[in-house]
Amino acid sequence: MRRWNGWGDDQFTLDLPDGGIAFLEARIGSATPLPDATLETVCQQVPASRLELTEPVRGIVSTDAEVRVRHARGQSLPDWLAMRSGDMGPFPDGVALPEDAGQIRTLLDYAREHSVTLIPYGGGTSVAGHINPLEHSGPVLTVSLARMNRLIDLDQESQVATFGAGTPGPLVEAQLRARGYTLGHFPQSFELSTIGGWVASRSSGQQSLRYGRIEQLFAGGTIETLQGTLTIPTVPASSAGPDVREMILGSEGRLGILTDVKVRVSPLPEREQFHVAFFPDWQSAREACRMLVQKRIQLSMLRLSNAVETETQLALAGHPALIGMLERYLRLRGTADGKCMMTFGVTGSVAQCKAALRQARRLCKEFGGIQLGTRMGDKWAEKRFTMPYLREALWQKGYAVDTLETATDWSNVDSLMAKIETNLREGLDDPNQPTHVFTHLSHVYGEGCSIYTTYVFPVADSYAGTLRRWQTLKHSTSELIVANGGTISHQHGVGKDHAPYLPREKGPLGMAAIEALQQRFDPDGLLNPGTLVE
Ligand SMILES: Cc1cc2nc3c(=O)[nH]c(=O)nc-3n(C[C@H](O)[C@H](O)[C@H](O)COP(=O)(O)OP(=O)(O)OC[C@H]3O[C@@H](n4cnc5c(N)ncnc54)[C@H](O)[C@@H]3O)c2cc1C
Repeated sequence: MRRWNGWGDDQFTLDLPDGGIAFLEARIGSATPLPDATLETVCQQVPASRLELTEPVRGIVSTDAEVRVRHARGQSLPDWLAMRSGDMGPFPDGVALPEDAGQIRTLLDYAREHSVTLIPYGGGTSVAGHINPLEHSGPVLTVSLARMNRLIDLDQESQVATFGAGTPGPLVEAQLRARGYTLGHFPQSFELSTIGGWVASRSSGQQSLRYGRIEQLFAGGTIETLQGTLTIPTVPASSAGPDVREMILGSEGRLGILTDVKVRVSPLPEREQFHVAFFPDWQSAREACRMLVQKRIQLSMLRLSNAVETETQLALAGHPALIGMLERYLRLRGTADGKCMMTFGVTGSVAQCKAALRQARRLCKEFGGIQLGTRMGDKWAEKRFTMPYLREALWQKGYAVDTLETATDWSNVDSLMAKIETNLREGLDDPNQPTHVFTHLSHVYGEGCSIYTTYVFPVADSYAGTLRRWQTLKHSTSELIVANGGTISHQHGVGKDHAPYLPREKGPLGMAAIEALQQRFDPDGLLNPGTLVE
């Protein structure tokens, strides 16, 4: 069963390897875990539902306390602290589980007639407060798309698939793979996030270099809105004015509820391999990375860890004997302290993979890269969707983990990364509150790349103190990002946590246009208020 207060399946745990805690203690000191609230105590706090349910809505809505608890928060660090402390904040008054677009229309009509707030809910994997009910609002009904989870149609000639908007990653791929296709969209939250959520929050998958972000994959679909049904037909490309698809991408549940999503799929590749190379320092690694993408070498993913992330990953990889051998080999080849690890993928026909690998190897060599073959790359692929479970293991030892991400042009990457890391390291302004900070570049483009920074810190002696540490770091770093040429989010979206920083990025006219669009679809502000636009 899904964990009610953390990530993933409660039957699965990922332990920290031997030496993992010693590594963290050496950097940020020891930590004392905070006590976890139980599901039972949290359920006892759930107030009576304020919904006046009438038929046919009554049949679609649950007001059960546990169901409401399980849909109250996402996966951000404040969400995590709320669930762990039991101080959950507001709960939805009910959770609707519609089975089709007709039932969603019924819910929209009910919301308008009874002034009920609706929060569309995909997999609830938001890390920016997208799906949390606001304090002091009227009745709130969360609309889970979980029952709309099927492949509805596959046009094999055009390679366009239609899915129910609530289909989660594993079901998207399983249903396509059974027919010889893949969507190729693999966010790290793949296990739980949904195709509708990906569109609504402009998600990016780990192999976006080959398959594109969700913006390139989203071909059209249907959105039920308070003003009627919006149908976006599929066409391969169009010069017919502004693109309605773009309006829905990143709309974060503010304009309507996606019911079916049409996506561009690809035949399953003949071959897929992930390789690892080590570079002697950041400058050579980053230049190799930029050249690989700007020379358009046909890789399917490219991820570059900076020196601290490389050191951390090797320390937390387990298998100390093997890692020791690797370190000795790299040192013999002149790559020791300050080394940076690059992971890259080749995907396609055997001939395409061979050609891309040959070109990538030649280029990496020019920048001093040492190639290690596929063994470490295979490990990365094997663990790529289970890494979020480490958060639980760290929490049990008293460490909180969060990530911050942005994207910027290549000419600004080093400067912005250094500023973000310095601010997270020094932002608490107290030597007794250290943070361990490391970064990778995960999504690369000709113009620039995303910067994805992880920070780990010991929890304070109370939940409130821990939340304050997070607020201080999150606020000052978000300010810094938008003031220094980064986007407030490359892939996690805006939600409520990033909404205060959006006006800086979009400007007054841009914000006015976004607000006017939201008003046009939802003049009474019934759909997911506070998300995207404050
Ligand atoms: C461990 C972890 C790893 C992550 N890794 C990545 C990553 O690699 N790449 C990435 O892009 N993101 C990542 N995320 C963030 C998150 O998974 C994405 O934002 C994802 O797209 C959210 O999908 P969801 O189905 O869970 O949506 P939810 O969290 O349920 O909702 C997100 C937003 O979309 C709206 N929404 C959802 N479904 C619909 C619908 N049918 N119609 C209208 N609006 C809807 C909601 O109202 C909300 O505003 C990660 C999150 C976690 C916790």
